Amino acid sequence: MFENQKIGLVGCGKMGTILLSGMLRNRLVAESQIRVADVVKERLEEIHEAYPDIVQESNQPLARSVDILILAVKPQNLPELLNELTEDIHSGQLIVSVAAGISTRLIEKHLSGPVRVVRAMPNTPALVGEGVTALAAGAYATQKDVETVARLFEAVGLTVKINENLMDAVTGLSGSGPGYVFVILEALADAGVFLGLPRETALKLAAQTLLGSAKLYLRTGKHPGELKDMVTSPGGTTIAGLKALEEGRLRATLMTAVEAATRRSKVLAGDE
Ligand SMILES: NC(=O)C1=CN([C@@H]2O[C@H](COP(=O)(O)OP(=O)(O)OC[C@H]3O[C@@H](n4cnc5c(N)ncnc54)[C@H](OP(=O)(O)O)[C@@H]3O)[C@@H](O)[C@H]2O)C=CC1
Ligand SMILES: O=C(O)[C@@H]1CCC=N1
Repeated sequence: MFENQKIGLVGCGKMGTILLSGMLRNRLVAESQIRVADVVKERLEEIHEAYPDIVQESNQPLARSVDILILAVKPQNLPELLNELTEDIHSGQLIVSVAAGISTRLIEKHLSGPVRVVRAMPNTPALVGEGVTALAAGAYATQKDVETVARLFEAVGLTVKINENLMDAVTGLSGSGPGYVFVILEALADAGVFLGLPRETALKLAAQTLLGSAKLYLRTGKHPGELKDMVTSPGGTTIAGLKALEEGRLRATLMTAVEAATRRSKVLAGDE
């Protein structure tokens, strides 16, 4: 599908390199089709070591020469980058931004003429092909453009298409979500260690429990409440643990966390 297309990546940090390795691992594109740029020399050196045929360029020539341009710099750096690239980006290209909070409208405003922009919000499990990415089209992008970008992100996991006004909520839930899950994973393992389990065993038990529970939900499609009831024997162990979770307001805390991250995404956008 991407034969003969050149893909550019500006910003080769955590998310940029996750995407890069996913696209290459799945043979979606060849190294020779990719151009990368980053202000940090060490990041480019690491990429060169891993993928010697990827071409490295500075931002402007890269932006001029590619069909699909992926922008993976921090939201705070994106407006300045767009100003730098205003004259280089043209209407024949497809622009993909993974920046939290930054709307397609803001990106379009920095570019000259009608440019097709698709906004994406991936997450770090993409590194092992288990990410989930939400996609939304800007004013000039077509459904076909969204499909094209979906093919790219399917290399690293699931994709969902959403209306852009929900992108901050996605950012707060699944974009930031791995951060919450790793705290939960570590806390479960800490509990095991507190009760005498070796750390490695505790981590394995906790991680497989999270993975297995998520798979059980995804494969059966049963309501999480029903799956919870399946574990919970009357007068048994699970209900004792669940009561402690309710006393600790775990549900309310998680909802507040997602809400706080969503609010932060809106702040990055300058909406609040
Ligand atoms: N990490 C995550 O889990 C997720 C991140 N995102 C989004 O992905 C984007 C990147 O995040 P992440 O990978 O974590 O960030 P990183 O800081 O790891 O990567 C960004 C890279 O871009 C470089 N950079 C900054 N300005 C420029 C520029 N003008 N030209 C070229 N390169 C530049 C940075 O250099 P320097 O370090 O000097 O700034 C850095 O190497 C963000 O917008 C974030 O919101 C989305 C979903 C999940
Ligand atoms: O923390 C952040 O801002 C980025 C966006 C979503 C996940 N990480």
